[in-house]
Amino acid sequence: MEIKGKSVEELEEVASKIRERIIDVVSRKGGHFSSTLGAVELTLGMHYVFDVNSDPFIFDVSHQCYAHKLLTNRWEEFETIRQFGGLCGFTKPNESNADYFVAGHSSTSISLAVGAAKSIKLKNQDRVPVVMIGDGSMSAGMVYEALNELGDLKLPVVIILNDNEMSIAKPIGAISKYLSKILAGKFYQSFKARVDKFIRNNMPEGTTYLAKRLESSIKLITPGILFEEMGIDYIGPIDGHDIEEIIDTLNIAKSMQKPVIVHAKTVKGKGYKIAEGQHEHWHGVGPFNVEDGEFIKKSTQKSATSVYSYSLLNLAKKYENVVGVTAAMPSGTGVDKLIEAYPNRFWDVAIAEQHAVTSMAAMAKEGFKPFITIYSTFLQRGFDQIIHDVSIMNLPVVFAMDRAGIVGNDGETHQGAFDINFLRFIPNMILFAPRDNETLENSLEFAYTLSSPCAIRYPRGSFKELDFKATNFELGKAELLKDGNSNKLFIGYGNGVSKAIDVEKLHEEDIAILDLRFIKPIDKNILKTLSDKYDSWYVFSDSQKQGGVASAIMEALSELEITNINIKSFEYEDSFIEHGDTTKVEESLGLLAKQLVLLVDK
Ligand SMILES: Cc1ncc(C[n+]2csc(CCOP(=O)(O)OP(=O)(O)O)c2C)c(N)n1
Ligand SMILES: CC(=O)[C@@H](O)[C@H](O)COP(=O)(O)O
Ligand SMILES: [Mg+2]
Repeated sequence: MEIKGKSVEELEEVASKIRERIIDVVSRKGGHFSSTLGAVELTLGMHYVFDVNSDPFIFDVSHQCYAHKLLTNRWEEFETIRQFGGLCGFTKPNESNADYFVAGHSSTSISLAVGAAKSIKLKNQDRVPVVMIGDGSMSAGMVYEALNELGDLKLPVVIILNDNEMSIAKPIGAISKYLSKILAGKFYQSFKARVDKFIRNNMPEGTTYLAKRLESSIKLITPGILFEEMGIDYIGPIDGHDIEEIIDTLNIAKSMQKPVIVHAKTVKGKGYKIAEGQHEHWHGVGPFNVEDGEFIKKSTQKSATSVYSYSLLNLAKKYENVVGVTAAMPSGTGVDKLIEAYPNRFWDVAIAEQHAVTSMAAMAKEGFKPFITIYSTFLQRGFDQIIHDVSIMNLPVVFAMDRAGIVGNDGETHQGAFDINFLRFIPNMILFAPRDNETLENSLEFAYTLSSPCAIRYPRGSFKELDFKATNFELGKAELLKDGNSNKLFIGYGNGVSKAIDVEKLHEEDIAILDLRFIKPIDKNILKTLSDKYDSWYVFSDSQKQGGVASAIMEALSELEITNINIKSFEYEDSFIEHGDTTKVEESLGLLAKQLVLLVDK
């Protein structure tokens, strides 16, 4: 849709049509909602002032990019947003050239802009990277790595700081407080008050002249001093819903040919009254009634997250040394309940996974039992810290990884596919997994007893109810759930156990089923025993094949010098997994029970 040259009134008309489209489609199909509604005018401003066919448009996380997609020839296709085979809910270059880069994990945008700006300079091109980043995403360290270099190189980049004073939940930390002070116009007052107090308390009488001089120079203190001191010009705060002000400001920023932050105040959920403001549950939504904002599909099953949250509450009640963190996902991980109950022992550290891991390592050294509750995909952000700050010192930190396996509509950037693979090779790490809600509860009790780092994993949504009674965990011990009278053995890990059970029910033979329970240390004794009876093994796990569960089993067999076993893995193949409803995605990968059973020898 061409918007350059349109009047402010016409642009406001476009803004309301965009909001109508977003509200209509997301209310029927679900998706990210309040972020993208709040970014409509800023997005229009980007497209009005910059050239999407030439200037890199870089959205941080990019969950707020729906207006951008609607403005770049995807109006009709928007009906398919986040659906299998449809538009991605984040920016994706192979979907449209208007999408500069893949995103989904936060706080990468300014580094991308620095790389783009360096390239533009080397190619001597007349292009300016323009970034949209939220206030929540400003809490991640990677942003300051980028600002540090950008402020030094002074490359032309325009950064729109979309400040709605919300992350998913209420924003956490000093950066957010600083930005909010600016928005509220309190920064200058509080700064001046502190200077006045200093003068009164420290300057001898009769220095009012000096005080006046100082006060007049204080006026030079812009609210954006944090950025100015880093070599980044600051403009703002502006009204992030006033199209005319946005366009004027972005034109100025673009003309400065240097790094500039435009600080825009917006309302998260703008344009849909019920969602406007600080409402965590309007961040990512399922289908809802537009009239009253009532959510339609409320699943009745107990989610693994709620079982985890409740179990951790019990553990924290029982043991005073249990502490923990979430990295800006309080309700998504269920840690909000722990923060509420024990505000001195549980924290939301903001989008700061690296800091989450290392700060909890120190608490483990101090004798506490930290539970880092984190989506599998976001733990990737703290990988080195797991090795360097937790495992080398063999500290008893628990990594509770939610959203393990296929997560569904978030797609490639969010699949919990790799945690087993990137944790398995770390010395001292213990990897084990519950197979249902009851064993999830047991897994926390067991994790508490361990004096080494450990990681458990559980799926988005719910485990399946299983007919097998939950048993307690014993270090390095697998559990044979049922014997069989064929030569086959199904080995399940975590959520893969229920898949193994489903496939066994569909197969005409009576097949043995093993819940592996531990990947590290793996139960070599039972593998040796079972190798005498079964020589055709099938592995079920919601995780990547390369270096995953079947690899671990094969390594164990080779150490045992057992060579007569044929192993087939039903783990994920070596490619990124697209977005869509989980069942549809699994079907596309041939991972439904009715598909897998056809791959089991008769
Ligand atoms: C590394 C990482 N951690 C956590 C998340 C989950 N997450 C997605 S959006 C978001 C909040 C972003 O807040 P903000 O940048 O202010 O954007 P807003 O939704 O307010 O527009 C978080 C924590 C993520 N995408 N990436
Ligand atoms: C954009 C982002 O990273 C989060 O909003 C994420 O989509 C939440 O995932 P869940 O819906 O699984 O909590
Ligand atoms: Mg925000």
